[in-house]
Amino acid sequence: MIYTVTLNPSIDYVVKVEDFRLGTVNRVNTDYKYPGGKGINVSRVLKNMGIKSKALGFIGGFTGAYIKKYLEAEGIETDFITVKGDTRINIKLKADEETEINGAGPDITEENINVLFEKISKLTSNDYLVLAGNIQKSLSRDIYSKIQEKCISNDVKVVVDTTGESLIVTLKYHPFLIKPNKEELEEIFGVEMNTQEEIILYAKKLRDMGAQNVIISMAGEGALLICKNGVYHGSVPKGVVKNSVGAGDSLIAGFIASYSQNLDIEKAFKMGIASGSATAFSLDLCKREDVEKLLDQVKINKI
Ligand SMILES: Nc1ncnc2c1ncn2[C@@H]1O[C@H](COP(=O)(O)OP(=O)(O)OP(=O)(O)O)[C@@H](O)[C@H]1O
Ligand SMILES: O=P(O)(O)OC[C@@]1(O)O[C@H](CO)[C@@H](O)[C@@H]1O
Repeated sequence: MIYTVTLNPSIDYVVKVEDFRLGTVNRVNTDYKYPGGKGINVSRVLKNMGIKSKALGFIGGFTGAYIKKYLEAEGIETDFITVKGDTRINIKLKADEETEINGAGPDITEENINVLFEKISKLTSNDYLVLAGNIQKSLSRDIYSKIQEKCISNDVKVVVDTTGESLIVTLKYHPFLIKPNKEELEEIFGVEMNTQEEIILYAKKLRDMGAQNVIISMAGEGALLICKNGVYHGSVPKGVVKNSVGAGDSLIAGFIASYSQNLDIEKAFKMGIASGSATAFSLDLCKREDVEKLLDQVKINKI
């Protein structure tokens, strides 16, 4: 089974505003509400690809209940822990530029965390665990590595999608996959990277530090995969970007959807990129048929 953990889910409120002006009343042209948060996006894309997963994490209030209902209506199994505060609302403003305002999210108590630990400790070597997204202020920065500790002896394949120190401390437990984007890689090492060679150099350091597989996503420039077989670049298909929110999560979902079926890392990388692009070219997250249409356009080259 594939488990996704979203510590800080959100309702993503996507608003399109033509001629947006700061400091005045703006009226939306169109708006949409989706259940969001990185792990939840992974679960939704997996579902669209015909793969079962269970969404874990913390939800609260009417906003949390909305997310649970939405996911269950889509046929996604959930096992959320209910907390006291309200689940956050994240605003995704589509005007001339894309602007995001992400909420802080409710406080999580030690008791809440212990319930999550208990669920995680039951996972087995057949399971994948996706730990993705922002960590609320009330939680310690090393919460993902503490979650890893709970299932390390059970040989669970752990995927971590977070940034900075919270990511670095997970590496000692050899996560199966990490996926920083280029900007996050630059932030980790405090270095501006201008060439592919530089990006590969630093991505390799993350593998040396413990990650089994490293994907560096580079939006319209595609992605790099650093794994035990070597280094690969994947190009992206051509298309019109409609909403890139969740493109990175879709890359992860497409990768796991493929890898969990055939254990072929190159195929999984290709499927991941096609899924990321299919989401960037859609309003909501990608559907299986969108991904299949783009797959042949993704070219994987060994470097
Ligand atoms: N402009 C684009 N054109 C084609 N594909 C894109 C574009 N932007 C993103 N993608 C696809 O999505 C993947 C992930 O994108 P990106 O590097 O932006 O991830 P991210 O920063 O984690 O995204 P997010 O935080 O929005 O989910 C890329 O590798 C690519 O496959
Ligand atoms: O605040 P975080 O957890 O870093 O990011 C949350 C978020 O921006 O990530 C997803 C897209 O990747 C959205 O669904 C969600 O709103």
